Amino acid sequence: MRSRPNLTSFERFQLLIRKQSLYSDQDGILENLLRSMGTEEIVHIEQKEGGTQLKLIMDFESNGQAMFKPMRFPREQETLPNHFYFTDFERHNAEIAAFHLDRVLGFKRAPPVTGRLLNISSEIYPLAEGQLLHTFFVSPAGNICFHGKCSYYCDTSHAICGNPDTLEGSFAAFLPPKEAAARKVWRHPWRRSYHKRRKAQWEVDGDYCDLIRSTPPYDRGRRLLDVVDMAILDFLMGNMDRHHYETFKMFGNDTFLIHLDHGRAFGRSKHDEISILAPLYQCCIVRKTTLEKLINFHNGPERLSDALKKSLAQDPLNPILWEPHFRAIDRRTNIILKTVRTCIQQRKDTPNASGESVDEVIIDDGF
Ligand SMILES: Nc1ncnc2c1ncn2[C@@H]1O[C@H](COP(=O)(O)OP(=O)(O)OP(=O)(O)O)[C@@H](O)[C@H]1O
Ligand SMILES: [Mn+2]
Repeated sequence: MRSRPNLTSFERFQLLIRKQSLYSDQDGILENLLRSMGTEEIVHIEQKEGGTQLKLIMDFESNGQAMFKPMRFPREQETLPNHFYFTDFERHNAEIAAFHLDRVLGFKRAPPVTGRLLNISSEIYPLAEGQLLHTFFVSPAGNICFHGKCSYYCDTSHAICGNPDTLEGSFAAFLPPKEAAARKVWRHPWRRSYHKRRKAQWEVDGDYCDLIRSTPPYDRGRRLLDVVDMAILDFLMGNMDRHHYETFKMFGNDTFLIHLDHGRAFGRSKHDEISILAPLYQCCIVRKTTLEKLINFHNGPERLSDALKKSLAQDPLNPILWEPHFRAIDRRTNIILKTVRTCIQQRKDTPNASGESVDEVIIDDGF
């Protein structure tokens, strides 16, 4: 294809989305997009409607758009001990790190995200309108703050404050508008209960996967393997907040799951939440290429944490992750590999084992 210099990096990204992945490595398109989001002048700001915490839709001079999530806490602050996954604050650095982790694992299913340092006084306040504009104030410490309007954490005691007016945030490239590429929203089969006392069916039913694997679209094609890929990604970063997922309608059912919304990942570096792997250990299947990636990182010399760190070093806000999270990622890689080994052993131990136990667990579906 001939290069078309009149397209912006945002348009290029959107036009090149394929059935198999959100982007490819070719021609520096990704690098240009990340650079545009990190440097272009912002010309319009609007609050994103819906959702629980404050998000802003940022328009750039070139007409591109990004979803902005602000920094609330320093990198070392983790999920509060008495918070559930659904009351946890969102972390802008988790959005950045999740994009890089998804890319390093070769999935390319998360929209590109860059970090950026903003000046609230010159880049946000002059563009704020309506309800957002009315939430700006100067804190007792003399910092510029705002809180916007949303259904959680949008009040004076949860304000987003600059230092005194600089603010870090994450910018995620916008997917094409609904008119160009409509998306289907799916309820995640291993969705948590989002209730402080209730459990979901998959948490109490040992045969839950039998139900799912016989239910369309999980009964054929790549879908269940993609759910397991997503569980592996989520387990590595401790993301328990996967209630829904989306796909592009135009690609039908035989397409990747878009990895969206990672603001609650990387919240507990000392804790490995095994239940995130439920799709893996309940179904006992994993995509061959995904497993090979993990084995290669496990064998070295480059560990997954090294690859991630190298990738994150390109972000303007580097360092993105607190150091204990890197150790957690390598520790969790081992846990995933152990889980797969246990699956194979279980298959071998079943009375009517076919002798092909490995092929029943490790699926080569060509992706
Ligand atoms: N990069 C993007 N481009 C277009 N739409 C997006 C993008 N990222 C997210 N969205 C849409 O906005 C919705 C909210 O985004 P996100 O889930 O990140 O925020 P949230 O505050 O965690 O929302 P919720 O509370 O609903 O989970 C998503 O479900 C998705 O439909
Ligand atoms: Mn969310």
